[in-house]
Amino acid sequence: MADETEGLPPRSDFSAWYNEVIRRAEIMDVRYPVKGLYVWYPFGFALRNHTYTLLRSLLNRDHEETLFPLLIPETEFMKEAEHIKGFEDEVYWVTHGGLSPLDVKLALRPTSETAIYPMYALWIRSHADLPLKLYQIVNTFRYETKHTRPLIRLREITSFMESHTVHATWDEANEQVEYELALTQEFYRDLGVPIIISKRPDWDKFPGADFTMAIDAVMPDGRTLQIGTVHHLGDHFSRTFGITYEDVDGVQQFGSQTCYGISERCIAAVIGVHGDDKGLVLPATVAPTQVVIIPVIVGKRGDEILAAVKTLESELKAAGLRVKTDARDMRPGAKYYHWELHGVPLRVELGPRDLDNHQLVCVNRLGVKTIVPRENAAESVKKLLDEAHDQILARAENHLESHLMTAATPEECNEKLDGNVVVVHWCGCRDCADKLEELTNSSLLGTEVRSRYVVDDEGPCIICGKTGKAALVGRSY
Ligand SMILES: Nc1ncnc2c1ncn2[C@@H]1O[C@H](COS(=O)(=O)NC(=O)[C@@H](N)CS)[C@@H](O)[C@H]1O
Ligand SMILES: [Zn+2]
Repeated sequence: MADETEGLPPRSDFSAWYNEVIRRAEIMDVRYPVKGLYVWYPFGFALRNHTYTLLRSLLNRDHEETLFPLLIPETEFMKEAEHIKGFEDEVYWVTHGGLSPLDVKLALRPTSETAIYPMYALWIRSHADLPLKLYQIVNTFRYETKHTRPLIRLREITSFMESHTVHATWDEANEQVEYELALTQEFYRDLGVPIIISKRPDWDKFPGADFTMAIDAVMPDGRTLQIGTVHHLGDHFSRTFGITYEDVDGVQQFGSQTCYGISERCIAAVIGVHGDDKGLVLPATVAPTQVVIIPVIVGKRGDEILAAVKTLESELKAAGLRVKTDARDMRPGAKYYHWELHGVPLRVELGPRDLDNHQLVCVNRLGVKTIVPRENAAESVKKLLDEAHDQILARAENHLESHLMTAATPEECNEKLDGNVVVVHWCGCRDCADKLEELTNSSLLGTEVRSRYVVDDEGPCIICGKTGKAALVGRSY
């Protein structure tokens, strides 16, 4: 599908590198004739499915999966005032059915609160129905006016996981917020992506929420990517949609709610954070191919080698590994290039010498070479895949740690923001935030910062000098 000879742009030119890798590693095809809509290549779609299988396995511990309609009647959509304000210039409308105009126009869901909550109002009657914890993984539509980009900012979000929970009290909903944050920590640890959690400032919270906790990754160019959000909705939506339950004393109460979203940005983070000049570097947890076997055919022992490779492949597959053999008639180097571009975590070479020595030469995607005995190959390979995961996670943690700075003045902050995220102290008032954002062309991302590399302490506000708290400042996608 793509010409494999010419090299990729260096990852230091991240935007060019990213666009090339999305194409050359066959993730998404950006040539679809509608702006902000992209097509999954089969390889990219396999990566997406492994990633969402992982996410489902975590969610299914305490949620149930379901599926709501795509189209939302204007009457429901317009009910939650703040929510409308947040989405009125992003929502797509269906106005006709065939040639006849619809008497009630239908919104393409930008997110599904206004589709789900009228049904929750029908389903929830008593405290015995709570807590209700459902999620769906669907496509959603947002008429984004900022620069669209595959996996990062789409107009059709193809893989939008949205969880919507209802609880008896505000505190129980708050516990659910903490639960979803812990689940997200685990999800991104399994992807090897370090994250920073913080509370978005009030003016940046989800429309209609009490507060928003956001999960940010830091991309190689130092810009942040919001790769998840957990919102405490209080009882705003339950009052609007009449989600009430009879409590143990027989009194009608409004439910307290959370909603939680992760999109295909989680894949953009895996690609951006782990990739290198050769292309993708994929964690074995979600790599479509975890091991590629390369037969080294020299001299007259080709058939013997190929037979040995076949046996090895079926042994590794029987152990549950996702294995491919590349027996194409081409130079080994060209094969290595192809599989490195596709981020395969481990390559196993098998030539005549390895046959005679009953060994396998294993090289992981970061180039670490290990020779292992042929017997118990599956066990050795699994161990090497775990070690490879630890290596890419450590590499990503180092990158995050070295791109998190502090600054005491706007000038220092502005300087350090080039390629980094900066922690400052902020008094909490909007004017100081506006001033800082203006002086440094950045966004105040959040407070109550949770990251092992950030001290969430107090200090003089970077603008007015009053006592402030640690706040994250960055340039975002
Ligand atoms: N245009 C977009 N393209 C890709 N991902 C997006 C886009 N817009 C938002 N996202 C991702 O989707 C997540 C959830 O979106 S959200 O607006 O913050 N939250 C909601 O919609 C809530 N209803 C939770 S589901 C965001 O954290 C962000 O990571
Ligand atoms: Zn201030």
